[in-house]
Amino acid sequence: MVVLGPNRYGKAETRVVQVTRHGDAHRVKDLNVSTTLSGDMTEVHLSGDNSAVLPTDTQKNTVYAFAKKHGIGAIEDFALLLARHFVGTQPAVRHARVAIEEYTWERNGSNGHSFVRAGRETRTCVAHVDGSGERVVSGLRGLVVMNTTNSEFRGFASDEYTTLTETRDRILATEVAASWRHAYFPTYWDKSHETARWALLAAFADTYSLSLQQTLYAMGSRVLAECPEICEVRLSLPNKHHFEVDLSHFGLDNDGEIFFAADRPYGLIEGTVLREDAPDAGPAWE
Ligand SMILES: O=c1[nH]c(=O)c2[nH]c(=O)[nH]c2[nH]1
Repeated sequence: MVVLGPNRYGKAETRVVQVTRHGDAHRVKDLNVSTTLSGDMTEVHLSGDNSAVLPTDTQKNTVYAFAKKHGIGAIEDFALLLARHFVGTQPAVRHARVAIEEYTWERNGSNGHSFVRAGRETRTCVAHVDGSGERVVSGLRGLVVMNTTNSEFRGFASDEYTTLTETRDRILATEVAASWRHAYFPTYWDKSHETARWALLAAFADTYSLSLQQTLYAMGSRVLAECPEICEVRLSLPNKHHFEVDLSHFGLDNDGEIFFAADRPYGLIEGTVLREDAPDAGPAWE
């Protein structure tokens, strides 16, 4: 005897670009939207009855139609709009999850229509709408930062395999992936995102680091201090190691000037910082 377990379906990675034109002053929104629906979908799996299935093709079309009808503002607003629509209009759909990535374009030159992609930083959000309410996790990834001093790593545990030497001055570099959960929705998602991003950067710059773990906690704590609407922050920080190169073979000193930037392996430091009274997360992180 077998039974159908949890299931969901949707259209992954619908790429939508909106160009808004005010004369020659154009504005670009560039998104990657993934919609995922679940609910009363037993029959499609067991008997092939598709009557409850809103095609993934329709979900894709809805993304484009809503971009035109409602415009694309903050990605959280767009994600909630789509999720509410699917749950509100399809009787069989009990739960909608909409995940969006946003790629940022900056102006290139003095005209209003030339753009350059702004590095590899990506803004992210995931919105859930179901019978128990609405939940939003916002975030970013690809935010690459480096401190060229004010970082130590010493006093660590050791065993017969330990070769790492203690350091009182090293480069600390990472590529921040952060996501944060909201206790309540802010009035302006863009402002909230800007403040959280600023808090991450400020804490990274200001913390005299004894380990990347300690820096992670400082970064998460700063977001919670600056953003009352946020109740939980999750961080994934690869430790982008920089090794001082031994130049003594060439009769040269190396006093913290020439480094080898290794790309792998890398330490991967991950952690969550949350308020003690954070409300129940529900499906927010799924
Ligand atoms: O900040 C660090 N945390 C670690 O856990 C670790 N482990 C390591 O080898 N280097 C570092 N650096």
